[in-house]
Amino acid sequence: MASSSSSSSPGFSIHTLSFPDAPDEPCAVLVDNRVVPHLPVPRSPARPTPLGEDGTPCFEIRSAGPDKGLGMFATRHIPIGGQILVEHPTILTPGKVPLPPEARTAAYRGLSAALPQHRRDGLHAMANCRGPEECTTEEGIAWTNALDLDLDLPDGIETEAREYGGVFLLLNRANHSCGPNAAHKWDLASFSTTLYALRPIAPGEEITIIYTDPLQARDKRRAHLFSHYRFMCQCPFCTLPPPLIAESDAARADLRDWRHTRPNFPGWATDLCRADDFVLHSHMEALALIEREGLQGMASPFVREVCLCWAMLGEVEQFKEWAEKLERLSDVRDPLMAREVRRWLEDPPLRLPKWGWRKKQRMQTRKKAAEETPPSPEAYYSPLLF
Ligand SMILES: C[S@@+](CC[C@H](N)C(=O)[O-])C[C@H]1O[C@@H](n2cnc3c(N)ncnc32)[C@H](O)[C@@H]1O
Repeated sequence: MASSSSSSSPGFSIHTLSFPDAPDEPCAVLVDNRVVPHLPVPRSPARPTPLGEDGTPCFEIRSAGPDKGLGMFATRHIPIGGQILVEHPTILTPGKVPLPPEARTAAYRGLSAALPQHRRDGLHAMANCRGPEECTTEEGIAWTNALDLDLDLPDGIETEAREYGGVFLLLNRANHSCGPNAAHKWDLASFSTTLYALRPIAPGEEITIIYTDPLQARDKRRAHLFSHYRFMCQCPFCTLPPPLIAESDAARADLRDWRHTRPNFPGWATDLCRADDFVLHSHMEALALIEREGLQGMASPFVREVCLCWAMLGEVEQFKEWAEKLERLSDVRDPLMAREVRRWLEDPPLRLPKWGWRKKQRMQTRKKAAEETPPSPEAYYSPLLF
């Protein structure tokens, strides 16, 4: 990636980054000068967006209805964990630009001016939920679209200079749902974000992501979305009949605290007094709620522990079924986990150190009990009371 400084405002400067895998698609960066020496250099090219047999991606951008503007729609079946799109950002802006209005306007104008014409046109066609009385077009576009990107800045850099957001010409066409069917994962090494499916997506279905904390109650989610993005969420979870909204709010609150209030795997794993399905039962309940609320993005830790439960119980078939699910869920989000799961699957009893531990312990306890001489029936009752 080449980095060149093109102009600057006090305390901030503008750089353009170009990528070896997409030399015509540079990214313009507005950056706090304290961060300039730490601007990352990608170590690897981005993975290409997967194409189908006909050479087209698995999505299209088209109208999502009168109140939603454009949206992203599946053009063919996308499996769980399937990659939808891999993209570099067009602009990168700080979370806060504490400059006086004129300098701020100049900084944002300079940012779009640093792009080649076709990228600038693309940027200016993005949604902007802010009016001209509030900010420049470029800043409004950043507010409406920017996704948090972690630049892995060193600890010494102050908090207000650490937060950056990127605008993506395609990915940012994905609208919001409180039960999204897709999520995105930033990769600093290639300076790209991958959009992937959280559950199977049918052809024609809208591809949605989450813009707010999905575990908040519906009114709080809606208030946040309205104040930040200026729309009243009409997703299927926000438009349930009132009694079902109360149920959905309760389920989400339950899920938020689940791991602190319900049976936990590490405790169960060493405690033979607990039933063998103590954690399995509770995690299945959580996964059913996750499914009902469309929150598959938070399933992985539960699925991982379900796998480990089956491993400790030495149940090969159930273990494999859940490990395959975990592999699909982790493929983009946590490639190290996906690799580990693939290793588990090669030979579960050999690869998982605690394989069948609970089963063995139970068998030993039973064997020991059987070896002990049973007490005589008289020990249990006395035929005569006096
Ligand atoms: C990041 S953009 C999403 C793409 C946008 N629809 C477009 O035409 O480019 C965010 C804006 O899209 C609209 N939007 C996103 N999700 C929505 C939803 N669930 N309901 C209504 N409008 C939505 C809002 O206007 C929001 O400010």
